[in-house]
Amino acid sequence: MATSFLTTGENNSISKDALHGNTIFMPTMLANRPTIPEQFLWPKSDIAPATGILDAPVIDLQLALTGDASSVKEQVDALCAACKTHGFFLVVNHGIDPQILNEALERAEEIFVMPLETKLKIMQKKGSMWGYSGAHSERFSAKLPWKECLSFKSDGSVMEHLGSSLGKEFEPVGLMYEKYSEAMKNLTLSIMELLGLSLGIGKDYYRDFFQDCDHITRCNYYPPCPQPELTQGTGPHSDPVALTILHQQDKEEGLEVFTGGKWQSLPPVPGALVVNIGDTFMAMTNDIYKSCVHRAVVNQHSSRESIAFFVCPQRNKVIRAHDSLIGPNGKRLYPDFTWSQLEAFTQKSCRADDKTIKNFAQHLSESSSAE
Ligand SMILES: C=C1C[C@]23C[C@H]1CC[C@H]2[C@]1(C)CCC[C@@](C)(C(=O)O)[C@H]1[C@@H]3C(=O)O
Ligand SMILES: O=C(O)CCC(=O)C(=O)O
Ligand SMILES: [Fe+2]
Repeated sequence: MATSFLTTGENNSISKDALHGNTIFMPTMLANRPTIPEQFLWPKSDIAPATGILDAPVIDLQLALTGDASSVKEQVDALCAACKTHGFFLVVNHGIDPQILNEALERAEEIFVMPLETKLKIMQKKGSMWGYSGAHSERFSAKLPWKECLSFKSDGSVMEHLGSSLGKEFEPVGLMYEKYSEAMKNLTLSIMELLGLSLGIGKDYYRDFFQDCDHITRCNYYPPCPQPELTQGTGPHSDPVALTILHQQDKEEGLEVFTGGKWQSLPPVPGALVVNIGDTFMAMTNDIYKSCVHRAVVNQHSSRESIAFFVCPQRNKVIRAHDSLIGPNGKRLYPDFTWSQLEAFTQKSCRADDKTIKNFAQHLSESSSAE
C-alpha cells in the first residue's frame, strides 16, 4: 500500500493512502494542534456531559463461585438486578495476574507512540479487524473517534502476526497478548456460569455455549485532545457482541454509560474489571438483560488507555433465547441469527452505534420477507 504524507504544519502529519485515496488520521500526531480536523466533529446530541456516577455492583467472583449459599445468592441477585437495568457490573477477585494486566497496557502504549511507518506495517486491512487502526479513518470519513486501536482476533496467532509484521523481537509481545486473551476467556466462562444461575437456567448452559467462543482483544489509546468537547473517544454505542470485559487504565476517567435518562461516568476502580452485557446476549435473554449504550470521552490534559475483550459466539452457532426466558405471550423479539451475520452487518453494512441491534433485526426480517 503506497502512502504519501501530507504535512499539516507543526511537524504533525497525516498520511494519504495513495492506492485507496484514504486520508489516515492519527490522533497521536494531531494532539498538539490547536484545533481538531473537521472529520473528528460529532453532533452536539452525542456530547452532552455526564451528570452522575453509575452505581454498578461489585461482584466478588471467588465468593460468587465458591462461597456459602447465602453469599452466592447475594452476588447472583446483585448481578441479576444490574443486568436487568443497565447491564454493567464490576468484577473483583477475578484471579487474573495484575502483572499481565499492566503489561498489556504498557506494551500497547509503546506501540501507539511508535513512528507512523511502524504502525502502518500492522495497519488493519479492509474487512479485517486484525491490527492497527488510526481513528478508523481507513473505514469512515466523518465522526471519526479520537482514538487509535490495536485489535487481535482469536482466529490466529498474535505472536506470528506481530513477529512477521514488526520483527522477531515482537514475538514475546504477541505471546503475552495470547496469554492475556486466554485468561480473559477463562474469566468469561466463570461469568457465564453466574449469568446462567442468575437467569435460573443453571451454571452450565451459557458456559457450554461459549466454551468454543470467538473473541476480539482490542487495545484503545485515547491521546489528549485540544477540543475534547467537540469529539468522542468512542462514540455512543452498544457492543454488538455477547459480553465485554474492559480493563481500563486507573489514571483517567472516560467510560460513560447512558442509563436512567442521563450519561453516568464509570470511573476506574483499581483491581476491578468492568463487564457489560452486549447485544447478542441481550437477544439470548429476549431483552430480559440489557445491552446498554455507552461511550468513551477524552480530555485535554492526558492520554487514556483501555483494553476491551469482546466475547463473540462461535460464528455459525444459532443465537436463540432459551425457551424458559420467553414470556407467557411466547413472543420472541429476535429472529434466529448467527454472530457471523451480525459481525458482517457491523463491518460491511452499518457502522456499529446505539441502534445496531434494532437495525440488524429489521435487516433480517426485511431480507427474510424478500426471499
Ligand atoms: C464487533 C465489534 C465492532 C466494534 C468492535 C466490536 C465491538 C464494539 C464495536 C465498536 C467499538 C462500537 C463503536 C463503533 C466502533 C466502530 C468503534 O468505535 O470501534 C465499533 C467496533 C468496530 O466496528 O471496529
Ligand atoms: O475505552 C472505553 O472505556 C470503552 C471502549 C468501548 O466501549 C469499546 O471499545 O467498545
Ligand atoms: Fe463498547
